Amino acid sequence: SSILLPDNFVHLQLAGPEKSTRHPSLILVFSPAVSRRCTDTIFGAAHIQRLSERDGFVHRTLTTHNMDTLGSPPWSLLCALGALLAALWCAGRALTGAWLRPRRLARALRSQGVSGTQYRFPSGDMKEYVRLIAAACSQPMPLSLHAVAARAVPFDHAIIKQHGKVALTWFGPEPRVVVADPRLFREILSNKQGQFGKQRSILRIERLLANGLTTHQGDKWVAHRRIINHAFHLEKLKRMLPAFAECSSELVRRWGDSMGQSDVQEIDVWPEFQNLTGDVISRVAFGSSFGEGRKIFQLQSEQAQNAVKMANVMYIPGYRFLPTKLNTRMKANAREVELLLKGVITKRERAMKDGHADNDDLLGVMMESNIEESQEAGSSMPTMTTDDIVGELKLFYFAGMETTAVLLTWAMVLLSMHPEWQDRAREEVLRVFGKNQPDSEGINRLKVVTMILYEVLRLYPPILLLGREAYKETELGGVTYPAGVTFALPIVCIHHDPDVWGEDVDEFKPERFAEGIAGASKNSPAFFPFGRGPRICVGQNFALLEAKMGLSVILQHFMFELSPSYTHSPCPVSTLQPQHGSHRLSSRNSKN
Ligand code: HEM
Repeated sequence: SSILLPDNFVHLQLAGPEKSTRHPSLILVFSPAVSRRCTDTIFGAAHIQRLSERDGFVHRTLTTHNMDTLGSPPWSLLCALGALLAALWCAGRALTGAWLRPRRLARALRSQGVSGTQYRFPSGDMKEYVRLIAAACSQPMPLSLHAVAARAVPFDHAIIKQHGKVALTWFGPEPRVVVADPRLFREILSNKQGQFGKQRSILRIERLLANGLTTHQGDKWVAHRRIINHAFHLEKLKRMLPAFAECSSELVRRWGDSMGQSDVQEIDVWPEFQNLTGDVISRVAFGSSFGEGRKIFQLQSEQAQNAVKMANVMYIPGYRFLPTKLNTRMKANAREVELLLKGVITKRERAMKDGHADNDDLLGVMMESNIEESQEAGSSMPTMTTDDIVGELKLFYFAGMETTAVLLTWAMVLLSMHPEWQDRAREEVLRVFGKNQPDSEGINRLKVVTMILYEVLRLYPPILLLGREAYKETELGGVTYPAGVTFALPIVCIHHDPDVWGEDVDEFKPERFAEGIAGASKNSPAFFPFGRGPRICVGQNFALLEAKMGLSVILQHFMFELSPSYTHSPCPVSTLQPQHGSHRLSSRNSKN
């Protein structure tokens, strides 16, 4: 057979099998002029078997294992057709995803009585969401005002006001239902039928930072959660108390040194508390390997800042694989953290084998529980691999550092705004401990300090909002939601709801917790700073112990008040933070 080729290609003949080979051969015939310019690259040098010149024509005999290399017209045509079909398919999917599906979902939810915003192609409510956050944080709040929900989650706050406690909104073409009804909130988080999982899109970002408990699902999560629950059990945490005390004492020593001979000193407590909680987690996690822990902490802090930058460009497909400066730095950091952590773990494993490991730190307790757990399951292999332990340790930094630092920061701000409560807390601390180092027995007896911390967590919850996704079609509050709908659970709105807490909801009144958490609200329980259900914060005892220890030691040594330069401007970053981070508090040596 022969096929006409375009332009200078005269013609091409397909011949039967050559005698000398088992493969069908192809004889190509070119015009003399073309043949010399026709380089082997056109067909691939590997295919050329023989060149001969006959009758002024060059005969190239090729064995063609792969006819595709020829790129003959029918193939090009098929490819073009294929590309066209693929493009049409993509366009169809895009149209369905960004236009038809949102409209169908909106109709289905509205017909069941869920009201909310109209879907706007293609970004939904994103623009309004960003605009409202920028507007909310553009002005500081009056001092002593604690109505922070409208600043912290301005979009969700406005939507709830307008559409009620279950409202439909749109993140791009994705339906996002805001739920601020405490009963439904509890139902979603308790996840009895396993239908509500973590939001898949968020999990992808979280995994960039640390692949641990928060990102695990299913059996892996169950196994890890059991081991980590052991590590964070109150009895185990008692063994770590000296490390908490050591870090807090170091902090007040530093503050005292910076005051020198003067009575009053302005101290920027927000970065101070970030350092404190970083030190605590390094020391409590690694015990004697504290030095390596500190280096890891510094690298992880940098990773967190980079991740925020990364989140801004995540939507560009494939961006995170490009060799940009940011990506390269993040990868190098991740490698270094991993190496450091593996080094610490290997050292500990060796010490455990030799029987002289000091296992009073988080790493030690976790490794012990890991072995116990696998023995109970009758397996010779540990449940968590070294990589798993690396992931969990990385996560402890992200999950535990900033959250506890903001809790301590707002606690000092509120105790400065309400000096009568500062006095009551100091009286209690001095009554229980005098000037001695706080111990676990005494910390358990701190009633006023506990009430204060709960009230701070209610008014200024470090985590403002939780996200969940319906993994399958599900019924909630009489509405059927299709799989894929996401739910935004604004903790801060429930904590500032007058229907739940009474008309004095935005006032600082630690006494509402005098009878514990259950008696504090009308619709009980409605206090969710640590979440709820199976995913409730595994580190809540750790955080409260750390905050009680830190606050007690500070109250033992200092009195504090707000600096005249302080502006009250709580703002949502990854947690609820003081926007003008360098806000200062005047500290004065306690007279006691
Ligand atoms: C005041 C301090 C803290 C607050 C307000 C806080 C808040 C929370 C919240 C709301 C959740 C639930 C997330 C969800 O359901 O999607 C959570 C989970 C978690 N927290 Fe905390 N946290 C604090 C301190 C800590 C500390 C100190 C650690 C560890 C050192 C920690 C480790 C974790 C972990 C590992 C999870 C995931 C639990 C799971 O998915 O099973 N947190 N935290």
